[in-house]
Amino acid sequence: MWARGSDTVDAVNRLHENTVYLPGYPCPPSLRASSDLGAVITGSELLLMVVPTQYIVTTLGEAAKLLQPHQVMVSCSKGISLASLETVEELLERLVPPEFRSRLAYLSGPSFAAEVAGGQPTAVTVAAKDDQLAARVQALLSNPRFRCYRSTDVIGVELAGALKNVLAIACGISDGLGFGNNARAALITRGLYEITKLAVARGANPLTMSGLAGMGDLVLTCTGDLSRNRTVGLRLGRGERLQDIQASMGGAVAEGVPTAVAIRTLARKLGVECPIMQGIHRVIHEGANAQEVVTEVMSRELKPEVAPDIIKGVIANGSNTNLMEVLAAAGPPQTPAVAEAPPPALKATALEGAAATAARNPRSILCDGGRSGEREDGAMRTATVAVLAAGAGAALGAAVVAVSRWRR
Ligand SMILES: NC(=O)C1=CN([C@@H]2O[C@H](COP(=O)(O)OP(=O)(O)OC[C@H]3O[C@@H](n4cnc5c(N)ncnc54)[C@H](O)[C@@H]3O)[C@@H](O)[C@H]2O)C=CC1
Ligand SMILES: O=C(CO)COP(=O)(O)O
Repeated sequence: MWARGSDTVDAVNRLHENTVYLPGYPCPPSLRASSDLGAVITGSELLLMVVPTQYIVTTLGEAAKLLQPHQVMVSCSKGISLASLETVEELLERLVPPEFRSRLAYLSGPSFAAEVAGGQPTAVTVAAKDDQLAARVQALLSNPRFRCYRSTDVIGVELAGALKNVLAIACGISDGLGFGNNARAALITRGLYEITKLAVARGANPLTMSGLAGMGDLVLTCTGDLSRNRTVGLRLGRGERLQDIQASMGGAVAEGVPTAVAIRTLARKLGVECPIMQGIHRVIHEGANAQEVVTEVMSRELKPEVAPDIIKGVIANGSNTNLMEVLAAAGPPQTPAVAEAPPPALKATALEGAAATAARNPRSILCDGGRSGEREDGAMRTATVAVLAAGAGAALGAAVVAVSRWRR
């Protein structure tokens, strides 16, 4: 193992424990640490590269030229370069000798280091452009406690792993502000949509986003308190300053902090709308008030859940023929009902229809009285809202009514 600091090298060699970055988890006695990068690179067949993204170029630098085609390098870093907006794949392909490019693989997925070190069951994705290389790394790294799946969608796996860190900060902020489970679930879901849009725009397979590197790692880091990114968000939400939080982390990294900057620029370049990620950038890097950003993001123009241009992107980039056929047959998504609110003249008819439906179902409750609508040429066009609900779901209806009153 190569380590930058002599204290880490000493701790691993003498105490057989990484007391600096992973205390409490013994290392195998056969593991030797060294700060001689050249010697570690030339003496190994399979190299795991786990340097934080912003330091890859300065750390690997000239040593990358030592890599030989009989070796394999697997990157486990999750980020985007702030300096160049490159993914780790693009950084490494630039640094290594041309004949080594086909020897690069990427490991990503829900895998807190402490749980892996503690032997907890873990599943991850190993991606390489060459399926045979991915299969070889998969076989080498898998064991009954660590199961690797393989993929050839390198850009998808890379972007999913990098972008989930920004969303983990967002979920931390939400929880730190005292928002509830609904807010966290909305952030995860709409965040995954933003990740998917960006990744598809870069040529990723959309199905990768529902896999271990996408949904898997997103759920882990947005909900698991072992996440450094989520912890940074929690502390921000409770009112601490980013500089103070980072200064107290003992050198540990939260990749989402620089990735939030990189992704804002990348999203603009790709022309992809990412309101949540942009909002997070404003909170952590521009000092915006998190409560106000949440209100702004929630009050944006109402829109379909899935934009028609995403469907086109899926069709262009998806490798699953069946999915493409299904999506093509489905056509563009329907505009949500609120945009189709009936004009005032239809008010009575809409209410009568709802009441008739309620009468047919003895378990339903008709909660009337709210009015909702959309703003049109400066005037509010309204329609009666009738909420049909049974049990706890009725509370949702009440909330919808309250929101529509507030909007007016
Ligand atoms: N810790 C985890 O659970 C997981 C981390 N990763 C990824 O692994 C990568 C590394 O993260 P961790 O090992 O967790 O880091 P860490 O937060 O445990 O430790 C910080 C690391 O950054 C290095 N570092 C600090 N300043 C540096 C500099 N100027 N130049 C070079 N290196 C410097 C330190 O030597 C140390 O190795 C990140 O991209 C992270 O997203 C991926 C999966 C799981
Ligand atoms: O990527 C991780 C687990 O899969 C680690 O997340 P954090 O960097 O937020 O701790």
